[in-house]
Amino acid sequence: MSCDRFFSRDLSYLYIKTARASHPSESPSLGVFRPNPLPLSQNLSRLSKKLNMQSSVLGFPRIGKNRELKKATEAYWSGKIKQEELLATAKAIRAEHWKLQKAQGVDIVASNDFSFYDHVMDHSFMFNAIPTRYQNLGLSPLDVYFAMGRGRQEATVDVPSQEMVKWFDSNYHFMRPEVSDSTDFKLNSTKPVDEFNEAKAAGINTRPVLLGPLTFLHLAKATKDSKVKPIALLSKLVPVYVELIGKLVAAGAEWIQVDEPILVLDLPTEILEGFKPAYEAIGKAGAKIMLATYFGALKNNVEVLKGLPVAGIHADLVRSPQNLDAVLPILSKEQVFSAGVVSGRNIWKTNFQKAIALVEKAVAALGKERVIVASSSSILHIPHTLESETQIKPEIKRWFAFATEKCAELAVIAKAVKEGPAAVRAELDANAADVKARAESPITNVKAVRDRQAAVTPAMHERAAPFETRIAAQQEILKLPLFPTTTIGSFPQTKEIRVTRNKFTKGLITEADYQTFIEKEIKSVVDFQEEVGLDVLVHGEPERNDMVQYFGEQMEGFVFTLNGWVQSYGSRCVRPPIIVGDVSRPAPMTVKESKYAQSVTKKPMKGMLTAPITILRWSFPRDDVSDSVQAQQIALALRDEVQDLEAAGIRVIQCDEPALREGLPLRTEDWAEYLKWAIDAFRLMTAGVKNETQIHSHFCYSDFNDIFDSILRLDADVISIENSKSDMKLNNVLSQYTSCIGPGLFDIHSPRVPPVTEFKERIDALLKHIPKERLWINPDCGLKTRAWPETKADLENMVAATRQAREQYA
Ligand code: MET
Ligand SMILES: [Zn+2]
Repeated sequence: MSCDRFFSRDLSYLYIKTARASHPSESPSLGVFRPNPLPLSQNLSRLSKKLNMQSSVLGFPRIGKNRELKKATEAYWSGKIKQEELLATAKAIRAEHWKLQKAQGVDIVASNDFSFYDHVMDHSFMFNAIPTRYQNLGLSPLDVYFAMGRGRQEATVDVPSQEMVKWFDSNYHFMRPEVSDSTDFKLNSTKPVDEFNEAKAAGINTRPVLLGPLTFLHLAKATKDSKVKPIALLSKLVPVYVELIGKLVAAGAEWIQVDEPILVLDLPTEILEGFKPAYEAIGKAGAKIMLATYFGALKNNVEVLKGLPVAGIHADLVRSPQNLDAVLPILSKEQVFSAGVVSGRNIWKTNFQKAIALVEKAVAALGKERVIVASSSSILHIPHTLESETQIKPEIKRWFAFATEKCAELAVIAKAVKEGPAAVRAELDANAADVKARAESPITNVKAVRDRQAAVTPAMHERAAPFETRIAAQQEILKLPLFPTTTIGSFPQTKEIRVTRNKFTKGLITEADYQTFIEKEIKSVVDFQEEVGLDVLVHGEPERNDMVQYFGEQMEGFVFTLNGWVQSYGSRCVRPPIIVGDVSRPAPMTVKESKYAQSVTKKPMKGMLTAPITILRWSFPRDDVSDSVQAQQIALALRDEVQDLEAAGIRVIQCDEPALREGLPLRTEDWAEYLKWAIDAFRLMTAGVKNETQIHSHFCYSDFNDIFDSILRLDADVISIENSKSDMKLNNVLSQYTSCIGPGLFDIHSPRVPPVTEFKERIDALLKHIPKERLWINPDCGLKTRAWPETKADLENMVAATRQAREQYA
């Protein structure tokens, strides 16, 4: 049921202003709205006197110390609280975060970094880039906004959400803006102004942050019915920025942070050429613009920054210390440099000595008045505070700094440069001791692990024989029918499973009782698969909380947080494991369950493992050794697991690598190197088995078209790959795949059950691209989020269609 009728419509947090409702006196025209009395240069010199080694945070996590925002938002969605309560919670969270940052000593604090769902979507909404499907649904503005983020299904309304896309190479996801020739860009909400005023009322003068117009349009796509290139709309969009910045200036904002993270990507000329006209217009709006880039190296893109009428430039010196040498020479005499020396992306304590050296280099070139000490990016990507992590051993905890602690670090670094090291001697000494302790800790350098890495040979990455030989040997043993059917691993994680696992974790039931429970679950999932008539069975993964955490908890080198949540998308948060040391596997991790599952069926049981890149990408990685070294350590640990499964009689082993695609570097010139070590890690994990053992791999969550040749290079015997949602768009590359392949036949995210005819049509379509002896039949991904009734119906229909196909194509 819709709860809209309960909401008062005059709450203006996400205030939609219709064209007619706007006051004539408020309607701005380009460049004349609230003209700034001083020319920019004068503004800057006035400002320069005030600036002296200030510290700055580009944006703070929004979800709240204990995920208060998530809880309130979900309560609102389910009708448990009203809009007023949600807005009040959000307001309290913002105030708390501003005060917290100030209390830690941060000078420049952002506003408008808050979002109910996603900051990119906030801009779509604010600029009136609201696709027509969300309009005229009779929803409140806030519900229109949420419908864009999560879709809306009820009796009279059925709209899907906007497309969700990964935010650069982070684990945050944004909603992709949609624009067309008819998008009527205008100021649709006053969110940045409202939040600026809100902070001001709380006594805090903030620097509002906006996503820049080039980034907004580069990340946007044209609506289905429009052929427009989003960048062609730049001249229509920029006046809205000018109007908005004018309003912020009128409210008292002096500086505005405008984020253009796309400057670390390979960019087409038309995007690069847009910077000059856009910022020439924006520069006249009366504010001092801090143009912020982050997440990587600017490289040649630095050229477009030269001569832009902005008051400052921010660059990420954590991801790319070279940015310092790139940016310093292009700054004009008055421009300020914001040095991003404290990571917004990882949880490691900043090495003060290194950070201070970078800042001092900037100061030597520019003077203290023109340097700001900043977080490398928004610190959105880090958990709120280390304070709650009471269970992490103190000797490891001292290596970490979460969001709150990063704020304090910024203040110390700024003070060290401003007043000299003596002013913060105790902090510097403590930091140096922590850094040293980590470097010297036995867990960061385990001889056995390093020796094993040194002994890795090229031959360890090669299967004994080529695919054709292997598949024949496998078929001898497995005797699978044409079009073998299987699933991807997990079966519905019922409430009973989760409750029992929790009880076990809390010590409320014995290990023996838990084991009995898990075996009962496995047995019933195996029986179910036999009844449905699947060919290669799985044990269902009832013992796993999460496909990465489950393995991390059983390996050396990982630690886990109690409350280290970070926003993944919307209200969804994840709690990534932290890789703290060299990784190894003290004992088998999955053998007991797989062996038991195999013991209760004559059909082949598929062992189920998460592969190295996915474990690495879905954790916080170390920053003291490279990703490739970490991936190799994980691969060696998993290699042992693969061989133990084989020794235990498991003939088919699936190694899930859904994050392979998302690990791709931001710049294409870096792809080859990444793919080399990532593929090597997979091969190191899997290549030690006999020809008779069948290696499967699984891919989902991304569009794999552009790395399909790399998937081939994994040399797996069978791959399953998400396909159904993408309108079977993989079909064209499928024919290139030379091993067996199971493109997903149904979308596991939807409760909809495709009829047998639809399954059969999909199989027919796939057979146009894939030779029949190589086609496998399976869903898109694991079934753990589904309920049993639809799972049963889906699989029954899938098997029925397969049987028809077998008759037809035998
Ligand atoms: C995100 S991929 C998930 C694969 C895993 N084996 C599962 O079935 O849940
Ligand atoms: Zn999957």
